[in-house]
Amino acid sequence: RLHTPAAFEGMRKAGLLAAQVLDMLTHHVVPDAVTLDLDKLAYDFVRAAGADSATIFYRGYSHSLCISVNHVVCHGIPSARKLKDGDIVNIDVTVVVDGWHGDTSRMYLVGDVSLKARKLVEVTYECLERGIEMARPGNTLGDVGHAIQSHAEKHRMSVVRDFCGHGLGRVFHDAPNVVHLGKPGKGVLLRPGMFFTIEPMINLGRPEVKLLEDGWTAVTRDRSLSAQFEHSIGITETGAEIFTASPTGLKAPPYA
Ligand SMILES: CCc1ccsc1-c1ccc(O)c(O)c1
Ligand SMILES: [Mn+2]
Ligand SMILES: [Mn+2]
Ligand SMILES: [Mn+2]
Repeated sequence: RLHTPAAFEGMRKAGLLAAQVLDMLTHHVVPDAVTLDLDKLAYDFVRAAGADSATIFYRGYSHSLCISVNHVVCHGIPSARKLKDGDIVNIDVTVVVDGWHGDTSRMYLVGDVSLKARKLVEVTYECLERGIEMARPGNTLGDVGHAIQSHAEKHRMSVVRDFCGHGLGRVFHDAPNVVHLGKPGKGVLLRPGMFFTIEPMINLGRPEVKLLEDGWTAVTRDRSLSAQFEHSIGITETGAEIFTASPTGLKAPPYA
């Protein structure tokens, strides 16, 4: 589907609120923070804005956030678990504003994080940046995937294959599937009006993932650290608009 200028306006509002949730959480992601408390902070913030969380009641999920710590790749469930010094944490939020979806995630560093973990977080953000740079009319999703994969593998890190980015708009998930690997010139041709997320998951070790008993939590099979960043973007005549950019300029940690 190719969206209209009015659709861009709707996605800007949804993307802004999603980014504001992650901004708001920044100073709460500290040692001894309880992930269920972070989820409540997000829920209350979204409700106060008169908006909804796309993830509540989505396929039986019942939280506003996914909170994925260390070797958790994605879909970590908020719990009574406390964050601890040295943790790296992905917080993923999807809000619905007047029917439009804003889906974004960022990494947060808890206390003092190891150099290797900080390098993973930095490379993962750069993978998202390079993927977005390739997202322009006339390029393909293979160009986007290739940019992500080559950057990660240049740093001897690996790209998770089991989860992808996705089209979105008035629905949470739509075509196209955005695989974070690819070959230049291959795959779906990008055209103005396309809306999708790019959400690369990068591992320090092997790419393989396994699901925990809870049926949601995905972890690295080799228990290596994993990081993820996600933006919702719209393809414009000249490139891409990032709907979920932080209004206060926060990009990758350490956040000032
Ligand atoms: C918890 C939300 C959820 C449930 C099944 S897949 C999924 C999910 C989580 C984060 C996302 O960015 C996404 O696109 C989907
Ligand atoms: Mn997300
Ligand atoms: Mn997503
Ligand atoms: Mn992780």
